[in-house]
Amino acid sequence: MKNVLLIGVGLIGGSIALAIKKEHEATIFGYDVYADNTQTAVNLGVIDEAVTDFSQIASTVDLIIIATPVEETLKVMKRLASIRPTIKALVMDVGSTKKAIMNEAENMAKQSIRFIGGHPMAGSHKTGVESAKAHLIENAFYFLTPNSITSEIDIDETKNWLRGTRAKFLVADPDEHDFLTGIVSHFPHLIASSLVRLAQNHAVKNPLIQQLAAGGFRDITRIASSSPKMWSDIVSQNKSHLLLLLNEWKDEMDEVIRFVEKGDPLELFEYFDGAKAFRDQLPVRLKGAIHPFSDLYVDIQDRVGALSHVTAVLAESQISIINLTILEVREGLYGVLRLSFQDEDDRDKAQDILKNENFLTQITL
Ligand SMILES: NC(=O)C1=CN([C@@H]2O[C@H](COP(=O)(O)OP(=O)(O)OC[C@H]3O[C@@H](n4cnc5c(N)ncnc54)[C@H](O)[C@@H]3O)[C@@H](O)[C@H]2O)C=CC1
Ligand SMILES: O=C(O)C(=O)Cc1ccc(O)cc1
Repeated sequence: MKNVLLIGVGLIGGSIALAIKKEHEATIFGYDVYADNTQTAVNLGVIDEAVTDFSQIASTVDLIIIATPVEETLKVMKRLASIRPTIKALVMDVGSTKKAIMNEAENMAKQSIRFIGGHPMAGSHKTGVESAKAHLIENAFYFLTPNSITSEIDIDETKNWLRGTRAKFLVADPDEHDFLTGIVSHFPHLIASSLVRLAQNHAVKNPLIQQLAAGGFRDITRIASSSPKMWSDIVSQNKSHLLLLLNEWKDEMDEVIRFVEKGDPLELFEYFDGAKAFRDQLPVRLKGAIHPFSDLYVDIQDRVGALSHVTAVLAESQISIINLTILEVREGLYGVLRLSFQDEDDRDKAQDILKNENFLTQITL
């Protein structure tokens, strides 16, 4: 029986704890600044025991996972490095940034503390252990960032501990990691939040904005509902890459201003067409795409009982719908229903069932 200490018992820490429990005989101890969170985690069976202080237990466990917001991770690492007797466990984190954390890991390396950086490229805008799932990271890329004292054996040990996540491991340099995730994750987050703030500013004078900001606006800004603490920490640690991207984006916007001012239909068409061509070939079902849930789009007629027909046939087959959104229904016309499922298995089963009931379904819009 192995012992694991989880520091930060939230969405990602909880999901990893569940994935470890699936594959290993391990007792999981959990520490969180909010004792309520560890209590909830015990009640949900995510961890085995709550601890209110990790200084004693850290020296005795086999694995330590830090799953706190990234600025807190730096503080936790310093604290772990000061514990005596010196920690023997393999230490890993799950933070969305890697450079600052791996710099701090070098200080731990001086005491021969084995630290491997980690970042699962999947998750959700939700937070908290209540939303943790063993399969949250399944099929997603999972960055690992070794440091100067990391051995192949440590990397194998890391992958072995995390095998229950069913993630696809990718070893990377911390700065390269921050650059890549800056482009596909951190920068889009800044843009999503700025779009919301733009609408919010207008909504002060025009309350109708709030009612109109549905559909596409909600889709493009979903991630703006994530944890503000988590994202302010990420932006602080990936400042240099993000500032470069913000300046590039300003140039891009200047270009857009020129197109719009000029109003040349061909230039405008080409701008949208170029973006569409790249967007359309991005992975959807492929392994590694950030996909919090698996979606299915169902054409549905605007008539009494159409919606309950869909939900009833899926309920009969014990398939649970995680989320349901009506994207567009105009009187007398077809609308589109977006159903979100726990995973691709459920989504594929739902698609077969709905096809048998003569519904038109598709995996992308
Ligand atoms: N949410 C997501 O989709 C993803 C998040 N991450 C990273 O995972 C880490 C955790 O994020 P989530 O699980 O989403 O957040 P969360 O808010 O669900 O969980 C974080 C937990 O850490 C606790 N915490 C905060 N400061 C602490 C401290 N000093 N000591 C002990 N516990 C502390 C909080 O009370 C909370 O329970 C972050 O570093 C984030 O960048 C990585 C991949 C995806
Ligand atoms: O909700 C989403 O779509 C996400 O993008 C989740 C996410 C948030 C932070 C990460 O570092 C990785 C993935």
